[in-house]
Amino acid sequence: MAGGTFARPLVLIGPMAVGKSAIGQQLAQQLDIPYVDTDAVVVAAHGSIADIFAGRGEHAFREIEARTVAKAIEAAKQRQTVISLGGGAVLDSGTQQLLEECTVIYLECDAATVADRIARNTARPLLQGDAMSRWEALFAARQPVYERLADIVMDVRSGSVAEIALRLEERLREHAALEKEAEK
Ligand SMILES: Nc1ncnc2c1ncn2[C@@H]1O[C@H](COP(=O)(O)OP(=O)(O)OP(=O)(O)O)[C@@H](O)[C@H]1O
Ligand SMILES: O=C(O)C1=C[C@@H](O)[C@@H](O)[C@H](O)C1
Ligand SMILES: [Mg+2]
Repeated sequence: MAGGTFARPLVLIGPMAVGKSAIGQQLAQQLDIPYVDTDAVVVAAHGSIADIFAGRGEHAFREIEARTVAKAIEAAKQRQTVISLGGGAVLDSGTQQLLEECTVIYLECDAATVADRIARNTARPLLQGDAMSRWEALFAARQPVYERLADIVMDVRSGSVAEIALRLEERLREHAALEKEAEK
């Protein structure tokens, strides 16, 4: 049923640590459709993100990331899939174009939502040093892009992963119903 209701690839975007991977995985499980985390695909093929940044630089990482995202979206057009992107993947103009064919879900939060999570995970190469002020600077720069690309904006400032995923499924059903109505 899920595949028929939400035919396009379901793509989660948003800043680092907002919950794209955790919520995406949960949503896919609920809908009983495949799940792909593009960061995990990059790591499986090329090693850790920290090592890619250190050894080959951010530019090389972005190229690998864009190719990975393109493949994931292409495959998801054949079989509906939930795809969680890395926080900066949306900066690529080719990726932005491909997202036009997807249902894009922007997970929206504030600094307080992610502060503890950022403090716990120190592996993110773009958050070395004062992690929270770096996160805030990246978020300020990217927020307009997230908002522009979003079909659905999901406030994730409260609730567990499981609660948010259920709310998101509900929003997807409403979104699909509105789209169907607009097609008539
Ligand atoms: N609503 C939530 N409540 C509690 N913990 C959460 C929630 N959402 C995510 N988390 C936890 O926060 C951490 C970061 O989440 P996750 O890895 O899903 O973020 P992300 O958006 O995929 O980040 P990145 O851009 O770095 O891939 C994980 O440990 C996850 O379990
Ligand atoms: O926000 C970003 O630019 C990043 C987020 C992570 O998901 C990884 O893709 C990587 O650490 C870069
Ligand atoms: Mg993730």
